[in-house]
Amino acid sequence: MRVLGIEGTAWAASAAYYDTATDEVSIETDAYLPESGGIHPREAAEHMREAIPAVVEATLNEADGPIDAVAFSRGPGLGPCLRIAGTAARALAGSLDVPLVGVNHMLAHAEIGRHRSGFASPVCLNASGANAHVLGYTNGRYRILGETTDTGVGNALDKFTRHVGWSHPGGPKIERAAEDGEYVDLPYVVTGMDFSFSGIMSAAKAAVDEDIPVEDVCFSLQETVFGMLTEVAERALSLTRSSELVLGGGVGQNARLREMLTTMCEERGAEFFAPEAHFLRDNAGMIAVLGAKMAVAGDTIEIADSRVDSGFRPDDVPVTWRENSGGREAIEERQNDETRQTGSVDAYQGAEATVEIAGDHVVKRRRSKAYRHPKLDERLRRDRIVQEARLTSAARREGVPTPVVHDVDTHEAALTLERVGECDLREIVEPGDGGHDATTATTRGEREVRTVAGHLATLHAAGFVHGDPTTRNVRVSSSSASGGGDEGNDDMGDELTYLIDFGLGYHTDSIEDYAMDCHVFERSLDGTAAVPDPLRAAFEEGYGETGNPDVLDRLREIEGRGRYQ
Ligand SMILES: C[C@@H](O)[C@H](NC(=O)OP(=O)(O)OC[C@H]1O[C@@H](n2cnc3c(N)ncnc32)[C@H](O)[C@@H]1O)C(=O)O
Ligand SMILES: Nc1ncnc2c1ncn2[C@@H]1O[C@H](COP(=O)(O)OP(=O)(O)OP(=O)(O)O)[C@@H](O)[C@H]1O
Ligand SMILES: [Fe+2]
Repeated sequence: MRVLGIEGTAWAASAAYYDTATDEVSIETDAYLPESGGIHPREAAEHMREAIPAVVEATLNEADGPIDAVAFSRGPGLGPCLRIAGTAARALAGSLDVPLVGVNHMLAHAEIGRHRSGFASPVCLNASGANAHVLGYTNGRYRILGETTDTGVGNALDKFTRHVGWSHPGGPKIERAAEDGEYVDLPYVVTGMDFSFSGIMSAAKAAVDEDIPVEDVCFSLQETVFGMLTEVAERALSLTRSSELVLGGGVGQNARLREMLTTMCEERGAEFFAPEAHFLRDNAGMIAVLGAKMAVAGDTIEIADSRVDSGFRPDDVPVTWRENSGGREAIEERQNDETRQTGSVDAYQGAEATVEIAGDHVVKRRRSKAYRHPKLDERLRRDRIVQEARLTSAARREGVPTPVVHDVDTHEAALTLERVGECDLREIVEPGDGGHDATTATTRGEREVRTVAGHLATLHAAGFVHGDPTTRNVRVSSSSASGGGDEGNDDMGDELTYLIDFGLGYHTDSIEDYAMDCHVFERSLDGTAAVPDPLRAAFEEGYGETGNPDVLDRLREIEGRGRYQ
């Protein structure tokens, strides 16, 4: 299969030729560089109009055989650019009389890493200009495990450099300036698996305005922003129990980001792969490679259905080119033993902490992370241990079952807690490898999830959020887990469903924050449950019973929100 790929979402007017027989990719790119400021959509579209014909022609000249399909980026991206590249792709497919393939640009960023690494089912961190998210694959779809709640990571960096008067793109300039910088504190914002950049960027701009040396701010921006991305990538590895990570997107060209991800993966015994720079930044090679996989699977589109979609989300794509569960099953197989032991082993390694179980106590130590700057590391570990102790107790006072806090050691970043529950909720809801089928898992899960919803509603009514409510951070007693659904026994069920791990919680009176808390939990269901839909429904039903209806309305709004411009 020989595929011609066309990329034109924003700055890169690019064409590529890919032959599955040789696995060779040749790419021709003509970059748009704004004369001043950031990317102007109209100028970028004008660039596409001028540059696409030439890069396509150069690529066709390179091709040493007939083309079997034309693939193009359908979105996300800038509408005016997408339309021009889309028109070119349709015209070419028509004139060559070959099928057309519409590729999701963000899945192309993710799949090129999987393709080049040979990993079966990696977690993917996409760090690009207009986007920042972590993807995992389950049940025929890529799921967004965590993402930015405001701008893309590259755009955030570019806005900062514009403020200090540097030309576009800003990322490489920050990287250079950071070489001479020293650490200063900036806001660090990770909630659950999501993160945001606007607060950091305002603080960074204010810092240079207050005459803090710009290289110190650049250094600290990298430490903070990439530290957040690395933390979320690690959480995703832990949540999905994957031991493979790939990187995608233009910001992936940054050596410090790759260094952090390498260190994080080394520490947890995972494998990390970053494609070559020409496959990280926008390029048509990744479009041609994914386009070929889709074409082989028969996933082509009619010209009439090939409209571009500037808000095209990666989780909107039914994945046709991967075996439905191959990769994930392989991973589960490998890690089955570890899973089965979770309730009984005496030491447990979470994403952040080591949990040692000693009789009816557990000692939780937030480990130092070698990928993080030592000052940032110390600050995060201390703040989180204090916050975890406070909110674990506060939740208990509100009647939500949590472990009793026996001791707090801020120097060691250690907590001694009561040991609670017999397994994590994820073991109840995940695909049936523990002797239960998907239906049983769903029924048991629904009851637990409804209880969790009630607990979150209670926390929110008391004015705080959990911050990281995942199926890993709910402990369930086996008597509750295996009960026959005795509706008359609700109180007992409540007592046996505990929330743990409050380190990312905080006080807030914002409906948005409460809804995000719910969103984080629902997404963790999507990422871990065998059959997520009935569990989501049970969650919303449960929250509706005692919670504020405005939070559920906001939750639906969040779910419908496309975050790409
Ligand atoms: C939708 C699509 O148009 C968009 N593509 C995109 O943003 O281009 P990409 O090539 O993936 O990333 C460009 C970004 O990557 C940043 N960048 C490039 N080199 C960098 C470096 N060494 N360090 C940090 N950032 C860097 C640039 O500053 C710019 O913000 C996307 O994937 O979000
Ligand atoms: N009080 C407790 N009683 C029983 N088990 C516990 C307790 N606290 C933690 N655990 C077990 O240890 C695991 C990790 O704990 P915790 O979530 O607090 O750490 P973490 O490093 O933040 O993990 P993650 O990031 O994966 O959520 C839990 O999923 C649970 O299985
Ligand atoms: Fe991109």
